[in-house]
Amino acid sequence: MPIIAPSLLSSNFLRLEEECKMLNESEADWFHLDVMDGRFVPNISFGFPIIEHIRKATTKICDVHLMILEPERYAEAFKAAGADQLSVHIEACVHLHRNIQQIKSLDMKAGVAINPHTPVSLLQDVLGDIDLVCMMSVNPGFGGQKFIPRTLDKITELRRMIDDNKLNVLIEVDGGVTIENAGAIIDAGAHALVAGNTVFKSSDPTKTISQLKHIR
Ligand SMILES: O=C(CO)[C@H](O)[C@H](O)COP(=O)(O)O
Ligand SMILES: [Fe+2]
Repeated sequence: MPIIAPSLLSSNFLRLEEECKMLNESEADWFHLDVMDGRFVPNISFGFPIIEHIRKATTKICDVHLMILEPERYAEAFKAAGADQLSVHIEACVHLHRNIQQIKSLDMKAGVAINPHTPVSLLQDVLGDIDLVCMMSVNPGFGGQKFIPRTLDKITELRRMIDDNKLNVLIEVDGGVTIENAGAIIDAGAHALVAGNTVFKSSDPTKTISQLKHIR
């Protein structure tokens, strides 16, 4: 069964406490929290105060996806806000290896996110150091976009790299995940599914989470 990580980006921020309660009582595994800086991506989402509140409202894993430049300036603050795992974009890091070591030294799981145009081969020299790859299946910045089909081949290629080297790295697929394409994404080799619009815009989010959880 896949790990299910609903993205709070598509939740109702006026009803955040109820949204967290719904996720707590659902089969969701992780809370996926999308942080955008208006520089790395053309959108601004939310930051520390929201994450602190969400942290207090759940004991589930807080999976923070940073779409920001210079993430090293804020890693400590995200740890303090309650992040359990922190993913930084390979395209935003000049010293990626150093960023990964920093995240691990703060006792968080370290993730690397890659954009749709970034080849998975660029992960080769850090794959042994990380816990998670956040594979973007849309261009980062907005929820509710269409899944880019080429991602399926990238997932399979990355899964082969991980398995061939007997590594313990999870592949999380982020963007445009639906009930219709989730099975193919898992079959391609993904371990975790992020779902924003599919969960929060559905008439029964709890049921939708269960459907994703039991897709394979
Ligand atoms: O990182 C993201 C956007 O940059 C979000 O996690 C992603 O878009 C999830 O939303 P949806 O499932 O609606 O595509
Ligand atoms: Fe995300």
